[in-house]
Amino acid sequence: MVVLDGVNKRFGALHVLRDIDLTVARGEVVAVIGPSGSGKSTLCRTINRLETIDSGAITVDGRPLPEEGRELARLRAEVGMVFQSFNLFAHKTVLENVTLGQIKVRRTPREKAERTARALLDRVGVGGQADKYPAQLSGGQQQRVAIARALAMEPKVMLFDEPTSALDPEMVNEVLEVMRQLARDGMTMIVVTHEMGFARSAAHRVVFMADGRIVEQAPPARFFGSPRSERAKDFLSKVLHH
Ligand SMILES: Nc1ncnc2c1ncn2[C@@H]1O[C@H](COP(=O)(O)OP(=O)(O)OP(=O)(O)O)[C@@H](O)[C@H]1O
Repeated sequence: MVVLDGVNKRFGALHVLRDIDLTVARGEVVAVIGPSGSGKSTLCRTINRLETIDSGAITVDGRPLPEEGRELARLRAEVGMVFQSFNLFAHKTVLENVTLGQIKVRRTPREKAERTARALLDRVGVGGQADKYPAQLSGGQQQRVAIARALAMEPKVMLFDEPTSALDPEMVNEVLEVMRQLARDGMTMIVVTHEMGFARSAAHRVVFMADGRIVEQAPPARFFGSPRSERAKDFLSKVLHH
């Protein structure tokens, strides 16, 4: 469903992604973890073309990434993305934030878009906030709205780039719980995260990156139980407290 084949990416002299091969199956939940600066966000951003690649190929459902224009807008709709910093439109209500893509990109009639949006806002637990503006919501609520907004486009895959890193600790779980539910519903998900508990309990596979490479990948029980590479052992000894 999502396939990266020999992907390389440089920022000037910095070789950020090195020969990345990764296949994510339909319904699979992949947690991408690793030290800061290892290329996790960049990997995520290449999949919906927020970053171009220097070599290699990326396909979603067998189709290569379009260069630009309407095709790119369609791809971005198919590949939902949730960022660290919610990125909601401040001057639009919660409901408008969720309906905007459906109306503009999908050409869905407003009434239908609003019905879908309200159902999605209910699903992520912020149904009562539809007429508020983002600034009136907590960070956790805003991030759940951002998830609903991505879901409104009926994506084939959801990318999460450190979705809880900007949240106060007490709001982390409410967002992770929405993500867990999505995973249980069978959504294909690629999740860049520092939340080892989530990677351990919700992911089907952990992809460990260091210095732009996928160093190791395995089901969470194997990865956390007996990491094979020195890099992974070192990383886990720093991030796990026991
Ligand atoms: N637009 C850019 N221009 C130049 N360098 C960049 C750009 N984006 C990222 N980098 C660099 O590429 C490297 C990988 O960054 P990336 O954000 O992908 O890492 P990461 O593993 O997600 O890190 P973190 O966990 O800290 O978010 C870093 O050294 C970063 O400074």
